[in-house]
Amino acid sequence: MGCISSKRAAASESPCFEYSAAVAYNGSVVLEPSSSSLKNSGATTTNNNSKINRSKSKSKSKSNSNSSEFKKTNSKKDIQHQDKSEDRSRELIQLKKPKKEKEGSLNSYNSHNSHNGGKGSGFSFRLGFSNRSSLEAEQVAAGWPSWLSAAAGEAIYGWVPLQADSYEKLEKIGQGTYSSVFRARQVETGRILALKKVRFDNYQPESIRFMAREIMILRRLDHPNIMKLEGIITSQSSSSIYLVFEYMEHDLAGLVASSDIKFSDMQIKCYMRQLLSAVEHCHLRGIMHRDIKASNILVNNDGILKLGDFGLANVVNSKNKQPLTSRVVTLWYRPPELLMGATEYGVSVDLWSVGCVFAELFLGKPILKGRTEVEQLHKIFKLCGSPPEEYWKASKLPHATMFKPQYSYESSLRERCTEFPTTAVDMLENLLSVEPYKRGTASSALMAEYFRTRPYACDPSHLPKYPPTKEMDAKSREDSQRKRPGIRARETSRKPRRVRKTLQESNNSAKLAPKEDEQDDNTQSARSNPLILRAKGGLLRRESLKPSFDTVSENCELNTSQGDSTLSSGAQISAASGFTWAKRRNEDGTKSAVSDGSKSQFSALDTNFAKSAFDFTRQGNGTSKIAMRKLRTFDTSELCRADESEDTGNDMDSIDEEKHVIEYSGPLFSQPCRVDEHLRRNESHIRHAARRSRFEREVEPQALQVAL
Ligand SMILES: Nc1ncnc2c1ncn2[C@@H]1O[C@H](COP(=O)(O)OP(=O)(O)OP(=O)(O)O)[C@@H](O)[C@H]1O
Repeated sequence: MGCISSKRAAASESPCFEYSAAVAYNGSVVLEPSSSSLKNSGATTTNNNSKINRSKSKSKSKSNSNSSEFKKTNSKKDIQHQDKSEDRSRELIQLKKPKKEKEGSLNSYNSHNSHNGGKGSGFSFRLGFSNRSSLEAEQVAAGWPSWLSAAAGEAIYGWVPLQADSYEKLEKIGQGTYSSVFRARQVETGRILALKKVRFDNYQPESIRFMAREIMILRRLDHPNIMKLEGIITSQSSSSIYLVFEYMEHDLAGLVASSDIKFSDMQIKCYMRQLLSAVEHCHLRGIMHRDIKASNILVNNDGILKLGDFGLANVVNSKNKQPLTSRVVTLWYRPPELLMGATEYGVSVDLWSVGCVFAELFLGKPILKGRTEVEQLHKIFKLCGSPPEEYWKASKLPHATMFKPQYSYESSLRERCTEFPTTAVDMLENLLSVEPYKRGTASSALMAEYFRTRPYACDPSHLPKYPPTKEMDAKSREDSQRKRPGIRARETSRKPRRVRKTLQESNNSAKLAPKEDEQDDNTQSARSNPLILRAKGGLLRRESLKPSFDTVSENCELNTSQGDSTLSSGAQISAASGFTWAKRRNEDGTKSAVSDGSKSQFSALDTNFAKSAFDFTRQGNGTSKIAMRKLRTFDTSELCRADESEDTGNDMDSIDEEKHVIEYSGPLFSQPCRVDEHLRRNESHIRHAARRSRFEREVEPQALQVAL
């Protein structure tokens, strides 16, 4: 009931409003997929839920009495196959809404759009249930945990959970902010799948609802270039959730970081066509992804690319202008309007990120690697040019005045991309337009000259087959290289994966200091920064580094520690999960270096960050400063390496040598017109800190040896 009432109040609150809209949309679109989407999904996936639903609708279930009860409570009229033909019977089979509901569904959606979400449009009405508790009871009877049904009944509507013991969990293959991803084998069929264990605190309905949003959005999308959610593993007694996906051998971050791989023009075109098709599908369905980056773009051995990780995705709602958070999209892929604090934006944020990925495919490394938000924006202006005076005059972006550079920058994109084909630079220039409306759409990009000139995109099946390559593998490779004696980290050929994560997380950390660094000079608010408090307490809750979605004020507090402790080694899992845990390790009999590597990276990151014990101190001019008390533990050399090719200059004079105080690069400008100077100082401070750190690491151990 809590959810219903919060939805009633949702006319003025974005999260629940959008949630409701998604449900209604879900009702009219996902539950009744178009024939084209059926075709798509049928060609590529087999939905395990559909199997279960189908078998349950055909006969009394042998094994799961809960599920048969679920079936019973929904009359035959309510449950039907999407199609009777043999082909279609393999499709996702969903519960069909009662007729009345069906007719009303679009109206319901529209009424939400027209800001009428509160009027008698409670969830139970729309889904045709007499009341919410009856839905919950049915879902629990179907095997769902009650906490999940209570907080996110909409997301699992019409599905039954998959059984954990039907899967054999293999090694860990990915580590995200909110999740760990495992390779797994379906016991019955031997099929290899990916299981994404989502971390959340199941005592916090809010965090469950965030996860539910990802599920609902995934269910709403159906395209060969978008990761299809095949089902959810959980049980009544379980406190965890695994999302089941098709297994993909690679992600683009891993491929790009591999020194053996250099994409040809036709391969890049092939990837870009698939990526843009995925993005087009999302946008046409009213979804913005808000976290497009190389590591969220998966590729399988058939050359098929799929966009994944919809954890930050949201529903576009052009009519209802609820403010959205600007703290989405990973820093290097984040468009300028978000860096300047936009809370009204649309799908064009994704096109900027697509532009960044496009350039990365050519360059073999990310194109805009800022260390802080202010530096990111500076790099953007240097590359893409700063917008004209009229833009600044008309801009309502919260931080536009602060970020306006003193002098305007000309675009240097063409000079930077001399080796790209001309048509590629033309498309890139559009995608990387500082002004969002100039970016065009995914559909217009797909029609760009670039795709119509030779060499044409190759067929995905003609793409080379690579050994499994993930962002995580790239990080592990880099780690082991770094650990080899005599090899200095800076000598590694391709580095930025781990560096990037470190950068992003530390940046985000700083940035998530609830914008006091950007908005005011109030030390009090800086002190109340949850991240700082956590760092002081020696515990960094990683989830907080990834922004919550929906509204600016919304805060998603998820607890990571549980996920880390149960999944750290990749070699064990709590018995409660019910998984058949693979005793066998890697093919060569060794323990998975990948999972270990990942764990150590994350632990190191957390500890380093916590140890560095940042502390804000107030400056007379209102500038926030961070005292880096333990500069040595903060691996700033990584920051420097990530960008050393561009760094010159030697301005060290404003570093407080005595206290190791470094001016924080956050955009606390007392005088907006001095932004350029501030940026220069910021860069030189970071360089100096990095040099100092490197010097101390290289010189001090020797000194120590001598002393011993
Ligand atoms: N279906 C899949 N098959 C193979 N690997 C996958 C699959 N899904 C995800 N991965 C791997 O796991 C990593 C993390 O997954 P994902 O991005 O979904 O998690 P996340 O917690 O949302 O991550 P992030 O914080 O980076 O956004 C991916 O970068 C990818 O390498």
